Formats: sequence, structure tokens, C-alpha cells
Amino acid sequence: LTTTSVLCDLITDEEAAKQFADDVNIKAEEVNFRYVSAAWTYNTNITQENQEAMVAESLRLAEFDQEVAHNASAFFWTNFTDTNLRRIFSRLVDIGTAAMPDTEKLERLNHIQSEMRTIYSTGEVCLSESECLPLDPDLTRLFAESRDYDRLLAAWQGWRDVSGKKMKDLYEEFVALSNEAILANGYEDTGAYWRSWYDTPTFEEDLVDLFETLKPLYVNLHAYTRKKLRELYGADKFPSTGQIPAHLLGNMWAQTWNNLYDVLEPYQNKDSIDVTPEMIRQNFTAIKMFEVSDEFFESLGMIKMPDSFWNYSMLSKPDDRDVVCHASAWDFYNRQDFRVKQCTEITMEDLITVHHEMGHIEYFLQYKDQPVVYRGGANPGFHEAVGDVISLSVQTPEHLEKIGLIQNVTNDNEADINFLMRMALQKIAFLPFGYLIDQWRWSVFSGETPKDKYNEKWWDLRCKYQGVSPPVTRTEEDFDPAAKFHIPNNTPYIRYFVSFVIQFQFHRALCNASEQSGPLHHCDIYRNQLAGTKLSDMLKLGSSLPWPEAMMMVSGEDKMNGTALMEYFQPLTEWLQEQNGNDIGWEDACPKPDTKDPSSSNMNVISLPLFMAAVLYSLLK
Ligand SMILES: CC(=O)N[C@@H](CC(=O)O)C(=O)NC[C@H](CC1(C(=O)N[C@@H](Cc2ccc(O)cc2)C(=O)O)CCCC1)C(=O)O
Ligand SMILES: [Zn+2]
Repeated sequence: LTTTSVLCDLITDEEAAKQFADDVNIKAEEVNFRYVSAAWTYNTNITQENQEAMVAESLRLAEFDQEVAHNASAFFWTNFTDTNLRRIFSRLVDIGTAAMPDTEKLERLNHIQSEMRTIYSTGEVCLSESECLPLDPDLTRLFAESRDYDRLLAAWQGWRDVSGKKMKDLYEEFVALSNEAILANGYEDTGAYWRSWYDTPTFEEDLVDLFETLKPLYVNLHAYTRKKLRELYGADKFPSTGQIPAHLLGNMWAQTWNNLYDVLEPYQNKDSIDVTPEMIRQNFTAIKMFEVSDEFFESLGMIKMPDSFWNYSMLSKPDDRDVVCHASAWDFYNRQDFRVKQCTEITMEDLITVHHEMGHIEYFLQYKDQPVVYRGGANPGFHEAVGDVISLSVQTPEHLEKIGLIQNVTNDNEADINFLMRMALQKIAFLPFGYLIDQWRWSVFSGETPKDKYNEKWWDLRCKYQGVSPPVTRTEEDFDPAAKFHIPNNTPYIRYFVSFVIQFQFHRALCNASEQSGPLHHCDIYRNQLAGTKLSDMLKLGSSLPWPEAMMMVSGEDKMNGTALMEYFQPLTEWLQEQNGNDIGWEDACPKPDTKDPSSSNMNVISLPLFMAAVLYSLLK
């Protein structure tokens, strides 16, 4: 009787439900606008006062979300005939950590997050009495330019001492609070909640399959890079087991290796495709870089930046206050205010980042009239892919010549290999890093990796997937994962691995749509309205349809797969195989989880039933 009576009490009137959803949507725009504005103020001016104001607004937003979820669950929405209305309600009741019932704990959770963000964004490394460097732009530039083993090591270790090392206790507390909140939202842990955004039951298996398919490309690039770096730094600096020391790859986290291009260039006497010097020669400014990107989107018939973007964005690092320099794109949820915050340097790498951020803004613009619950990527990987798809065209020598950043392009096989090497150092090098961050985080959220194994697990994964090793001994006093922005900032990361795969599927589809012949890595969709329309139609959807349907619209495929990426890099793959012979790999260097001490998780799974049986037996005796 109670079950039926509860169901009867639930509102089944779908017209009333529609009205409810419309009212909520208007209020959601206002509450989200308030929160984003406070977050923007803090990110572009880090002060105690602004940090507290942001935490206060995030609590107001959480209270609003909780109230909406509570009121929405008064409807029998799972039984609605209108599919779209059901989808909207499933989003209204799914509110993430805002579900935390205890307001004080929610406040503590938000406070810890802003504490970690502040530590990360204000950290500086003193390499000498008079030389104290922040991450942006100084340490980033040091990693891009220095070839001094010891100076790189000092910066590598110094950064981890002033960032990750200071956050271990905070992070442990954060994990517990985040999981407690997510449990109230109906998921067993935070990782399960994050994976739910891909609404694919086989998501984790699909990722493993994808990684296995693409691994040979990475192993070949790793072997070639290792050989060249051994020549540069001396083989004695490299472990005999085959890993590459993590501080020698041109990037603080060894996540992309494009800054090593001059060391790795296959054919020396070719015109350089690094347009940084030409950008400086042409007096490029940060604004000019954003205008170049804006013009590309306009050439596709897509939406150009509104005035508010140019009036309110922060496109360069200010010199009078602390800011969060890590680039980001912002939707203010009022359908008219969209901004980028970037401490832009005049480099090719930053021109690529500009396109990445503008891709987010273009997505915001395309779906701005969707209900608030649908203002997101079809899945988070889609949001990360938009800008990168455009920059695959922008980076072609043909395109750089069209916009006057390269003169007289030589288009022969050697130039081709040079170009593909540059792209591989940006895209293939990234794959294992993009994959392993959330492998680590999911294992922490699930409890598989306890606090006293945080750093060990991190370096096990860095060895297994990336084939890099710490240049100095690491202990559990260290906390190296939190030396990477997305961990203290609590930004999920598997979205980037997904993006680096699907962006090539989208690129191939848009190239076909624009009837471009020739190899995929020479395709430039610039000024092609057919491609622009195809892309826009998918972006307009936001997250209103399951992502396989959105992917089908653009690419005719409804699954992530690595074929487009492998087709793109095919000529380089063959070249690398010739270069490497069989001096490749590092696998047996890495600790295997099951040979570890018995406390490791899968031993628990085996030993637990035996233990229980023994206890039962002794009780029955
Ligand atoms: C309000 C808010 O936070 N908005 C979100 C966007 C949204 O969710 O709507 C946002 O702006 N996030 C910031 C983040 C910045 C960058 C990043 O962190 N990139 C990854 C991985 C990577 C590396 C190379 C590459 O070519 C592409 C990606 C890294 O650097 O490790 C910095 C450089 C590029 C992108 C971003 O734009 O994704
Ligand atoms: Zn992004």
C-alpha cells in the first residue's frame, strides 16, 4: 500500500513539469551568473576576500541545486512519456557534490578546494637567493628552453616542493568529503560520478581498448626520443631499464614534448614550422592571436566573438595582482557574456592554446539558447575537442602560409616527416598522460589507493603508461600528482584523452565534408562553410542528446576509435619503426601491482573470502 500511495503522491502532470522546468531554468541562469562572476573575480584577482566571496557563492549555488533536486523529485518524472522532459529531470536531480546534506561539510569542501587552488597559483621556486620563479611564464619557459640537466632538476623538484608536497593532507580530506557528498547524490564514489557523464556502461573497457590500439605509436615515439636525449645528456643519466627521466621532456609534467622539436627534428635543413620567431617579428600581440582564431571560426560561417568577449576577457598576465594563470574559458550563463582568461605569451604553443580556449567559447555560443542543464559538451571530451579540431587545420604549413606566418613552404617527403614529428610531440606524447591522471584519481576515490600509497601509485602509473621515471627518489612525503593543476583544481582529466582521439575522427569527417583530397595531415578546412555547418549543427545540441548520436551527426560513427589518429600519423609511424629497430620499450621496468606486498587490493579480494571462511570455521567448531 505504501509504495502505491507514494507513487500516487508523485505528480504525473507533464504540463506542470514543463512549467516547473522553465521556471527553474530562468532562476538557474541568475544563480549560475552570480557564482561564475564571483569565481571570475577570484581567478583574476586572488585575495582572501575574493576567495571567501567565491566560496559563499558556491554555497548559494549548491543550496539552489539542492532545492531544485528536492522539488523535481516530487514529480514521477521517470514515467514521463516526453523523452526530452525525462532527460531534463534526470539532470535536475543529479547535482554532484551539491547534494552534501551537511552545509558545514560542504563549506569545508569548497574551502579546501580554494585553499589548494591558491597554493598552486601562488607557488614560486627559488633557484637562488635572487631568482624566485612562478610557474607561468618563468618555469614554463625554463622547461621549454633549458637543456641544463641540473637546472631542470632543481626546477622540477622545487616546483613539487612548493605545490604538491603542501597539499597531501588537504587532498585526503577533500577525497573523503567529495565522496561523502557524491554518495548523497547516489553514486558510490566521485570517480563513478565523473564516469557517468559518458553514459556508456563499457566506458572503462573502451578506454583500455583505445589505449592498447594507440600504444605502439607512443612506444615508438618514446624510443626515438629516448635515443636522442641519451645523445644530448649522456646515456649514464638514463635508467638502464628504459624509462626517460621526467624532467627532460620540455614540460613540467612531461605531458607534451613539442619543446624538444629542435632536438628531435628528423631532417635539419628544412624551413622551420615553429612560427614563434615570425610571430615576434610581426609584433604579434595576445589580442592579435585571438583575432586570428576568431577569424577562422568566422571563415567557417560560425559565430564570431561578441563585444563582451573583447571588453571583459583577461588575455595577458596583469602585473599588479595575483591571478590564476592557467588558461580557461568562461560561460556566464546569461547568453551574452563569454570570456577567456589566459596569461598569453607570444609563442606558437600559446597560439594553439588560444584556439583551444576559443573552441570552448564557440561551443558556449552555439548552445547558449539551450536549457541550462544542456549547456555542456555532448560529453566532456567533445568540449575539449572543438578548439583542437580547428587547430589541426591551423597548424598545417599550408594554412600558416595562408595567414602569412610561413613563407615558401617546401612540400616534400622530408618536410612531411618534420611536420608529423612536431604534431606527434603534441598529440601522441600526450596520450598516456591524458589516460593515467584519472586512472590514479579513480583509484584514490574508490579507496583502492590509500593516502600512504598516493605517490607510489602515481609513479607506478607514470612508469607503466608513460615510461618516465622520477629524476630523484620520491617518498610518501611527496605528493607529485598535486603538482599538476587539474588535481588541486579538481578538474577531471579523461576528457582530454577522449578529446585527443575523437578530434581526429571529427577532423577526418570535416575534411571529407569539405571534399578535401590528399592526406589527412595536410587538410585545412579554412573558409569551408560545409564543414562549418556540420560542426555548428552538432555544437548547437549541447548535451541534449546522447553523445553517440551527436558524434554520428558529424562523423557517421557512434564510437570513439583510434583509426583516424593512426591514419593521420601513418607516414611517421613507418619512419619511426625504421629509425628504432628493436631498441624500444621499458615494460619490465615497472612494478607489477600483484607482486606487491599483500595489502594491495586484488590480494584483498582473494584473501578476504578465505579469511571469512576461517573465522566462520573457528566459530562453528
Ligand atoms: C571555467 C573553466 O574551467 N572552463 C574550462 C573549459 C570548460 O570546461 O568549459 C577550462 O577552460 N579549463 C581550462 C583548460 C586549460 C588548458 C588545459 O588545462 N589543458 C590540459 C590538457 C591539454 C593539453 C594540451 C592541449 O593542446 C589541450 C589540452 C593541460 O594543460 O593539462 C590549458 C592548455 C589548453 C587547455 C581547458 O581549456 O581545458
Ligand atoms: Zn579545454
